[in-house]
Amino acid sequence: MLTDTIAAISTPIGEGAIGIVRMSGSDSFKIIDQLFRAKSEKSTWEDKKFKYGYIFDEDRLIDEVMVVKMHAPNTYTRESIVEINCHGGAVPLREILRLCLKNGARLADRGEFTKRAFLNGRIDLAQAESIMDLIQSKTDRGFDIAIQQLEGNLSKKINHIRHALVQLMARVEVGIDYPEEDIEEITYQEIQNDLQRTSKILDDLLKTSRTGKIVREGLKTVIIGKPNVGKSSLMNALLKDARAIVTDIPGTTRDVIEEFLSINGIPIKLVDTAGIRETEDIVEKMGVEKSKSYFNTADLIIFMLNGSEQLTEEDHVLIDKVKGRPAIILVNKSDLEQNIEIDYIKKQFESHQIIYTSMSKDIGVEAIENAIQYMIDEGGTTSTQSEMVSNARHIALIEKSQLHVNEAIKATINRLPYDFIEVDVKEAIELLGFITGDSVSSDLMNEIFGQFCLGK
Ligand SMILES: Nc1nc2c(c(=O)[nH]1)N(C=O)[C@@H](CNc1ccc(C(=O)N[C@@H](CCC(=O)O)C(=O)O)cc1)CN2
Ligand SMILES: Nc1nc2c(ncn2[C@@H]2O[C@H](COP(=O)(O)OP(=O)(O)OP(=O)(O)O)[C@@H](O)[C@H]2O)c(=O)[nH]1
Ligand SMILES: [Mg+2]
Repeated sequence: MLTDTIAAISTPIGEGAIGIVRMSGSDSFKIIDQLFRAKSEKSTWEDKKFKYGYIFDEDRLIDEVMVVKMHAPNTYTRESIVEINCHGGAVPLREILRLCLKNGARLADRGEFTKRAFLNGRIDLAQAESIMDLIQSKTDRGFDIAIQQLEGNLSKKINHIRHALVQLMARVEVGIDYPEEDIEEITYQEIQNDLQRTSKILDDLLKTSRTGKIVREGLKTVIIGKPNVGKSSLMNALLKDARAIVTDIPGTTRDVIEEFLSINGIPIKLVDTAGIRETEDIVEKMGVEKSKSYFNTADLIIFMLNGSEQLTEEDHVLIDKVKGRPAIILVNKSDLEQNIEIDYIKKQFESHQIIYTSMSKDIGVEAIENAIQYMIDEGGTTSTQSEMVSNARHIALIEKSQLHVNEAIKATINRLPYDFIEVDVKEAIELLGFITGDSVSSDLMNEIFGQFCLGK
C-alpha cells in the first residue's frame, strides 16, 4: 500500500546540532498541522519554504523547530513531504517522531523514502542503489562513480542496449510470425552483426567493473609468507604506523589483522596474516587456517620471501600456490647477506614483478605502492567513461546477459531457427531490466532497500 504516510528520523540520532524528522504521504500535512504552532500567526505556508515555530504534544512544548512542506508531486518521493528541523538531540528527535506516529503516520522501513521515489518513477533502481553508494563511499573515486550513477549515466547506457535488443527482436519476430508474407526479412548476418555489437558494448562495460568494484569495496590485498620473513613490518610500513606487533620470534602474528589504506584514491584492504606453517599451537593453528582462507579469496597477494635464507619446504608450498594468481613477489631482508636461490625464484615467477626490499632499512616500500597501483590499472580502466559498473549485482547481471547474447550469436552462426535466437535475446533483455528495475520483483526490492539506513 502506497497511500499510507511514513515517518522516520533522517539524520544521525543525538550526534548533530540539528536533526530532521521526515514524513511522506498524503496525510503528512494534516499530521504536522496537529503538532506545529507557528511563531507568527500571520505567516503562511509556501511550498518548500521554512516556517518557524514550535512542536507541541497537546499543551506540552517539545521543541523549537523549522518546518517545510513540499507538495506532491515535485518532491523526493513524488508524495507530499514534511520535514521538521529540530534540535539534534536524541530526545527531541524521538519525541517528534513519536508524535508523528501517534497522529497517524507509520514508522518507515529502511530505504522506504527512496523506495517510493523508485516506485513512483522519479528514479530507477540503479539510481536508487547509487544513493546508498554515495552515503557509503570511502574515497573520492568511489563517490564519483556513485554520483554518475545517480545522474542516470549507467541507466541510460543500459536502456540504450536494451532498446537495441528489443528492436532487433521485433525484426526477428516478423520473420517468425509472418514467414510467408512478403516483408523484407532480416538475415542471419544482420542479426549476428547486431548481436556482436551489443556483446562488445557489454564487454566494455564489464571492463570498467574490475576498477569499479575495487573503488567501491577496496582491493583485498593479503600479505603472506612463512613466519618471521617481515610481513607485519611491511604492514606497518604501508600503513606508516606501528599497527602490528613485530618481533624476531616466528609466529608473532597469530590472527589476521585488517586495515584500510588508500593509494592514489584507491582503497586497499590490507590483511597481515599469521605466517603459514605447520604448528601445534592451537591459537596459531586457527590463525593459519584463517590466513589460508584469506589467501584463497584475495584480489592481490603480496608474497614475501626471506632473501637471507635458503628456500624452505614452507616456501616451496607457497610458491606453487601463488603461481597463477595476481601477486607481487618480495625478497625481503635484502640488507643481510643473500642466500636465497634467486634464479629459481625468477624462473618460477617469470610473469610476476619481483621487488627486493628491506623493511628494517625502509627500502622498497614505494616500489611496492607503485606495483599495487600498476596491478589495479592493468586489468581495469583508467578511461573517463562515465558509466562505470561497480555494483556486484549489476556486474553479475551484465555477465549473465552477455552469456545469453553470445548464445544467440552461436545460434545465428549455426543457422538455427529464429525461435532459438529469440529465447536468448529475450532473456538478455530481461536481465538488463533487473539493473534499472524495469523488471523487478518484491524480493529484489526488499533485498536492495533493506540495505539502506533508516530514514533514507
Ligand atoms: N532536507 C533535505 N535535504 C536533502 C534531501 C532531502 O530529502 N531533504 N535529499 C534526499 O536524499 C538529498 C537531495 N535530494 C533531493 C532529490 C529530489 C528532491 C525533489 O524535491 N525533487 C523534485 C523537485 C525538484 C525541484 O524543486 O526542482 C522533483 O524531482 O520533482 C529533493 C531532494 C540531499 N539533501
Ligand atoms: N635484517 C632485517 N630484519 C628484518 C627485515 N624485515 C623484518 N625484519 C625483522 O624480522 C623479524 C620478524 O619481522 P615480522 O615483521 O614480525 O615478521 P612476520 O612475517 O610478521 O612474522 P610472523 O608474524 O611471526 O609470521 C623482526 O625482528 C623484524 O625486525 C629486514 O628487511 N631486514
Ligand atoms: Mg607478523
